[in-house]
Amino acid sequence: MKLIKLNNELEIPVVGTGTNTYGKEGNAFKGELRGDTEEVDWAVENGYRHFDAAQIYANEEVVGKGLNQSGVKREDYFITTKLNTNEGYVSRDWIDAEINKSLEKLQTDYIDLFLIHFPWDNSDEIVEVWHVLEEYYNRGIFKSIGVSNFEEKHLDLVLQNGTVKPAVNQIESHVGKWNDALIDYNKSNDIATVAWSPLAGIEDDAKQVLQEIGDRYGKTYAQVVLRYQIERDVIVIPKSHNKERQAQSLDIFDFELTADDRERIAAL
Ligand SMILES: NC(=O)C1=CN([C@@H]2O[C@H](COP(=O)(O)OP(=O)(O)OC[C@H]3O[C@@H](n4cnc5c(N)ncnc54)[C@H](OP(=O)(O)O)[C@@H]3O)[C@@H](O)[C@H]2O)C=CC1
Repeated sequence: MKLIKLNNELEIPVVGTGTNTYGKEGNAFKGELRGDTEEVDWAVENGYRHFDAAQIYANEEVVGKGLNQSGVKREDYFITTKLNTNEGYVSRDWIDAEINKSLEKLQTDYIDLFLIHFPWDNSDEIVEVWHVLEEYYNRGIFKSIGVSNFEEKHLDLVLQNGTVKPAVNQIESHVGKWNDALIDYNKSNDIATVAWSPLAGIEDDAKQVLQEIGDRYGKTYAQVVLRYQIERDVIVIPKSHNKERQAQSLDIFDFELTADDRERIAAL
C-alpha cells in the first residue's frame, strides 16, 4: 500500500474505504443500523487500513466494532472521523462531548485524522472550533487535524489564525467535478487532498473512454479513475457494498497511466 506523508510527517494510506453507508439497512445513507459489520470486515480482509468515518454517518460504532474485532493492531490502521458541523457551532461542551462519543464508538483513545466536516457562515466560530482541534492535537488525542468541504476563503481563515496547519482538506472530486483549482490551492499550501465520492459522476460516454484505457492494463473504468487521482497525490476513499468491487478499488498499484491517458481523463 502506498502511503503519503502529511505536512506533520504522519503517513496516510493513499487509498482508504469510505464508510458512510456501511452496516446500514438497504445501504442507505439514512438507513437504520443492521447491527453487523460485514462491509468493514470485508475491507479489513481486502487489505484496507484507512477508514473514513464521520459523526453524521451515525455508524461510527459499526466501524469501531469491526476494527476492534479484526485482530489488526490499532497502530496498523488509520481512522478519520469528522465533527458534525452541519448546524454550525453549538458550544465548547458540545465539541468535547461529541469527540468523547467518537472515541468511545470507534473504540480507540486516539483519532489519526480529525476533520471539521463542513464550513459554516461564521468566521469567528470556525476559528474557535479550529483552536479546539489544535488543543486535542497538542494533547496527542488527534494525530493530525484537517477540514472538509472548505473553499479557499475558509482555508485562509484557519491558515491565518491557527497555529497548526490543516493536514488535509477532504473535498468532492470525481469525473463529474474534478475540482482542480481547489486541489491546486490545497497543494500550494502543503495541504493534502482527500477526494470524496471518487467514483461519482461517471456518465456512459466517460465510462467508455475510461474502460478503453483500462482494457490496455486489464483494469476497470473505476480502477482507472482511482489510479488517476493517486498519480496526482490525491487520496481516495471509495466505498462499496460488494466485496469484489471493494477489493478492485484497492488493486490499483500495478499499472501506470501514460501522459496521454491522463490528458484524456482530465478532459472528461
Ligand atoms: N466529507 C464529505 O462531505 C463527504 C465524504 N464522503 C466520503 O466518501 C466516501 C465515498 O463516497 P461515496 O459517495 O460513498 O461513493 P463512491 O464514489 O465511493 O462510490 C459510488 C458508488 O460506486 C460503486 N463502486 C464502488 N467501488 C466500485 C468499483 N471498484 N467499481 C465499480 N463501482 C464501484 C459503489 O456501488 P456498489 O456498492 O454497488 O459497489 C458506490 O455506491 C463516503 O463513503 C464517505 O466516507 C462522501 C460524501 C461527502
